[in-house]
Amino acid sequence: QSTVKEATYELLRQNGLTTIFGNPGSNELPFLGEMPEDFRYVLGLHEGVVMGIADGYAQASGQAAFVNLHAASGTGNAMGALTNAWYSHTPLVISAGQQVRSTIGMETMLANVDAPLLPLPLVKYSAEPAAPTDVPRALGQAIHTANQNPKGPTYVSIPYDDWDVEAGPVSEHVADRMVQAAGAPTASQLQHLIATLSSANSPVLVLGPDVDAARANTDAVTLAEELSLPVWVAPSAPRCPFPTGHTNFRGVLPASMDGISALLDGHDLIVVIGAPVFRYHQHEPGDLLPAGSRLLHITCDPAEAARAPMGDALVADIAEVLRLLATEMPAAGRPPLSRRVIPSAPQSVGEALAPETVFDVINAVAPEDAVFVNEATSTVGALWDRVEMRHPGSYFFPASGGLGFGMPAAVGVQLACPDRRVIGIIGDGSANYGITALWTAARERIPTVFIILNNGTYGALRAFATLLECGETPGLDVPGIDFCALARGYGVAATRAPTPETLEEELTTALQSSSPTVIEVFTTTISPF
Ligand SMILES: Cc1ncc(Cn2c(C)c(CCOP(=O)(O)OP(=O)(O)O)sc2=O)c(N)n1
Ligand SMILES: [Ca+2]
Repeated sequence: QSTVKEATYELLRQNGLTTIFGNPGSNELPFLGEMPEDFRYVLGLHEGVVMGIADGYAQASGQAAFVNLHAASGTGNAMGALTNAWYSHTPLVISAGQQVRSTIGMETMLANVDAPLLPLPLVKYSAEPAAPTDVPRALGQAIHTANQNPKGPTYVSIPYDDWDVEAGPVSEHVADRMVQAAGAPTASQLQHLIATLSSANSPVLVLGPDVDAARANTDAVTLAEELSLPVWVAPSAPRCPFPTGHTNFRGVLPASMDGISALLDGHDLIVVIGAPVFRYHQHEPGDLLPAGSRLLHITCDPAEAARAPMGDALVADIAEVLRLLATEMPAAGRPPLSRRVIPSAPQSVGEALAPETVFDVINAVAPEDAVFVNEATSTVGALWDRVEMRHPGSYFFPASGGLGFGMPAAVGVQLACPDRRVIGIIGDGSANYGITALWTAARERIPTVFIILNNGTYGALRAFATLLECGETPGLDVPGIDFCALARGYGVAATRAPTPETLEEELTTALQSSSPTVIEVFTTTISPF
């Protein structure tokens, strides 16, 4: 007869969840003790870092990731990271240790009171099983819920005296289950899509993160070329769904109603695939759609379809829809488009390099299949303009803008993709939210390269303070942080690059190293608007 612990490890093994991303407390030790040989534990020094590493790992691998956190305090520390994982549809199975079952009501030390309420609304499923024998089945429900479209985080709180209880007959079936979903459009839905696209005079394609998550980028290219139409990336982009050097690529839409309508004016059909409609950020009220335009939304998420303020929507499997459109769409016969022109970089000022210059150097040195994890918030547009991204899984940004994702996710992505080089591009402000990820990178010998853009300020907030006409605003400067000293303190080699030439040398060296590196660059501050 298996124990709950043995049944749980077998369930995790059968579902490929043999890496545990975690930070332990006493509640978790009975589960972790004597961990089976075929499991790996990746320790993060703060639960936000644990979640960021797991999020990056899951998004880059395309598989769910298993997380083990400490009770309420560990879950609370993870909530910021959950805001990102929720909106990036990241499949995470989060377990949290709970006090001994019979003492929870007394609110003993480390009791996670009303545990399933704590992570809401940022998980798809949240439970504390009513009996020890239900733990394996509840974890199975968490795994299969996390993996169903729209994928997302799930949470199970487990009292630590459950583990050595006999699992009982139910658990024998739980590990063997396979849960799959269909999602192709019906023949008539497909025909309607094709007819709508064919009859449009000037259609435009807007692609979102779920196209990249479905690895459907190549089918999106085929469709764009068949229709010879411009391709934009949906605003507040957490992933890159289309090769940015393609002649049809036009950039990332601004995250404002007025900005989007102005840019798409003249297109009689706007087709949005794999993104919410839309993730506005700066509030610039305007027409939701340009005059004479209609919007067609294709999403894997019923909630995205239901809450959109305009357009028609089809909920379906993104990979299937794009595969069918790429193969069935007749050519539109329109002339081919020409590649957009990017202006040259401005002059650098003394030791502070223009971010555009930094990105031009990164673009020149990085391998053609490099992966960029970005968390420098005032230079997002400049990065998209100057750093070419060619393949699926080439770009990750916190999907809710919740900082503390960048450095941990850059570790998780590199762990998931040992054959590609991962470059974290991190603002000096953002770096502080997840900087202990450097310790995990050093200890696990994960060779992420972190480039820290140090402009001594929260640049994006300075721009927002101006946009929102806030006047003089406190709390926007972060001067005097020595990231090289901090990096070395966590065991990571670090160097400063005062010129484009030294940045080129240092980045080339770092990309050949088998251990992580921090490169600090002083930059000027630019506005994202
Ligand atoms: C967890 C968390 N805290 C605070 C913020 C607010 N915030 C902050 C603090 C930003 C500035 C980040 O500064 P940076 O140095 O990383 O990058 P830039 O200087 O390029 O803006 S952007 C932004 O939305 C946030 N998004 N997430
Ligand atoms: Ca900054």
